[in-house]
Amino acid sequence: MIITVTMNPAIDKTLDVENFTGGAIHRVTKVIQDAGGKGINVSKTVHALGGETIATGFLGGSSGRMIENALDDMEIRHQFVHIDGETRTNVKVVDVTKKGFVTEFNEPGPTVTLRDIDELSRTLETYAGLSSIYVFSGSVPASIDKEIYGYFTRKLKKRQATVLVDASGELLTEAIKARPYLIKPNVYELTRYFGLTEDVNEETLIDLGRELINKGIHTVAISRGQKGALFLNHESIYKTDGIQVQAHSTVGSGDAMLAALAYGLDCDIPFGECAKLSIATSAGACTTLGTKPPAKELVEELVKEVRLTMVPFA
Ligand SMILES: Nc1ncnc2c1ncn2[C@@H]1O[C@H](COP(=O)(O)OP(=O)(O)OP(=O)(O)O)[C@@H](O)[C@H]1O
Ligand SMILES: O=P(O)(O)OC[C@@]1(O)O[C@H](CO)[C@@H](O)[C@@H]1O
Repeated sequence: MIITVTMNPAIDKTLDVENFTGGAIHRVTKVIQDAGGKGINVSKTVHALGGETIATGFLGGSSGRMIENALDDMEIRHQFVHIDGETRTNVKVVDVTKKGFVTEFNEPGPTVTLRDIDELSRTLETYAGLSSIYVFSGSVPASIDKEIYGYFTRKLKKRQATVLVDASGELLTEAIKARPYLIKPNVYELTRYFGLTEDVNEETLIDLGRELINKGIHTVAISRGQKGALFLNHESIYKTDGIQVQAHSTVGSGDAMLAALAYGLDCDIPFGECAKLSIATSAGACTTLGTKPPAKELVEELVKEVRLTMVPFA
């Protein structure tokens, strides 16, 4: 069972415009609303792949109710802590004249109290056990301490659970100290963690990934947008180039990748196959409107196109 934790969910409002320019008036050609936030997107994709998932985290106000209704419509189980504030709305502007070019406006999110966090903690513990896989992903509202993912990782690991984290900045730094089973940084998040700029070569990315493995993280998936990804654990390093798709919005592609990795772990899919599945799933997510997950049939087609190379240990 895959339990996703979204501490800062959002209604994703995706607007299609032509020739996006700051400071200009745009006539919106299409508007789409999705139940979003990184963990919720992971649940949507796990569900689309046929896996078992439950979405948790914090929801509030009418936006929170809309998200729960959307999850009900998709038949995705959920158990959110209801908070006093209003769940945020994030606006994504897709320039349809430039394939996949998206400008994002992400709100900070509502206040979450210590009592809300205690309630979430109790909810999470009810699912903890050897076969539970927790996914912590995305930002947290400003009222939540950046140690939160690290705190929950330690707590759930003590209950034999497997913890996956996708975060950036201080949230990621603190989570790494607790050694989650898997992390999925993109190049920006990874290089920032090491105090480097993004313009590093593949060899350096592999070295950075290995440094994290040596710190005690089992698996590191480094996503590289259109360029594909690198997958590392103690035994193997795999490299895959991205696959060509007709991208509409790349928003949520990282979540789809994480979802496939979680699903692969839950189903005991071998590491290399899991890497392929995650490339196909994330590329598939780029073709859908808004932050909708890719259909399983599309993923099954795309996976045939993924070429995996094993990188020898230096
Ligand atoms: N334009 C694209 N074409 C094909 N595949 C893509 C494209 N963009 C992203 N992907 C796939 O999605 C994966 C994740 O993308 P990326 O590295 O941008 O993650 P991310 O920064 O976490 O994404 P986000 O935060 O927008 O969800 C990539 O490794 C790749 O497999
Ligand atoms: O502000 P955060 O939590 O970092 O990111 C939030 C978000 O951009 O992430 C998802 C795409 O990955 C969207 O559904 C959502 O709006």
